[in-house]
Amino acid sequence: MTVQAHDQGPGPSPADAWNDPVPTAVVVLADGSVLYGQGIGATGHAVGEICFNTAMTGYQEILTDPSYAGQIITFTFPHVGNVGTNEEDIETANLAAASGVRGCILRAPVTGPSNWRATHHFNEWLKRRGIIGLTGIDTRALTAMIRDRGMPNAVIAHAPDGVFDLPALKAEAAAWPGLEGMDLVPDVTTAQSYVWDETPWEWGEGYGRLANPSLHIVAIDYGVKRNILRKFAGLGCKVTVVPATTEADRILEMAPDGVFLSNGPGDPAATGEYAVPVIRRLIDTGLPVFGICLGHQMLGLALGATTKKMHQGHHGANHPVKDHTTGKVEITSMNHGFAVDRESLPDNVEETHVSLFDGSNCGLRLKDRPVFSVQYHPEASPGPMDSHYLFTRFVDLIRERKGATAKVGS
Ligand SMILES: NC(=O)CC[C@H](N)C(=O)O
Repeated sequence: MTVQAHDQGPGPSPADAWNDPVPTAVVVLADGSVLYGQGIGATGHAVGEICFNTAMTGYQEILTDPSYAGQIITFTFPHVGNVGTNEEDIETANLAAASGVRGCILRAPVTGPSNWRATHHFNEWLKRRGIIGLTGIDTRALTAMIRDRGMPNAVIAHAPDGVFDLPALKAEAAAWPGLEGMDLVPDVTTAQSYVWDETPWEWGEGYGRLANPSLHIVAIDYGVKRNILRKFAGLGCKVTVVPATTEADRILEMAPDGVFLSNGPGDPAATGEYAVPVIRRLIDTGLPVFGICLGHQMLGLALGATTKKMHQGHHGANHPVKDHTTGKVEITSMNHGFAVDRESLPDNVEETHVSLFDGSNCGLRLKDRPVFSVQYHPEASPGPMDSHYLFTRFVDLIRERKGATAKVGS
């Protein structure tokens, strides 16, 4: 489909959507309250936890981040969808998986795509990915409510004829058990191992291919994002992506130089049941290990810490994090609703990063091993201080260890 700048595309025109008296979509909270809006994207209904995301750009990346499985996102930025969508900015690595996010809640009606990279209207794209959305919601009020009371469970429903069975939707929202205790990794992890060799996007070039890898990393896929894998490939690493339940022996047979624990959805404690024993085994071998987000939380669990559910979580692209090792503050991208409890870190684990927003743990390091992790998305962090050094730090640890092993062997 070709689209023109300012083409309204399918769906209500902005003027109609603001004034249309007939709601075609609703959000029904677990407490029974109902928000009415105009439906976009897929029709039907879906249940999940509502969180707010404060990023001003990157809605396509956010809506394809598998870590949002089980969640409905309300964007605090009012204009979402206006630069359309393209085939390049998808973060989901496992395209066979169902879309992670359950729905999106927006302030303003979506205008036609105005961007040279756009290939599809946002409305069409949401439909194709099975994501239900609604516009015309007072997202400031909803966000203020979440800040006061925490992230609510809810049902989002879209029916073009405007007919809703509200009692049934209320009952479904109230009956949903919530994310605590929920392992959603099986929904998004890859079914089979594969090799990743695509490198980061560059002006005029697009994505590249890694020609001569010098290192081999195994990435355990709990819901991995493409740009994380591209970062490794860009640093000369061949990446073998393996399913979340892969045994440690199987990983060691692949002779990796290091192991990466990916981001992913759900409650880390639930996923940790099968992931933690594998991670412990890998650490015992002395291999360098690096974790991001869910990977960070599960590394924390493997090292003896505990995780807990947060009140409103961190979802956005402007979260200040202090790195104790450099003394610098980074502006980071984040998406998490659980956190490693900093009070629970054992003595042999050092806290390396802390959130300057609420003092929660954002990074750790095992003191006597090449093992570390962060709670944010270094590959997506904007701001004056570049977080990409964490990838380099991991690769440097691998090279150091390889050098040491080579010396011992020579
Ligand atoms: N981005 C992530 O990997 C999220 C981790 C975890 N599902 C959480 O919500 O805290």
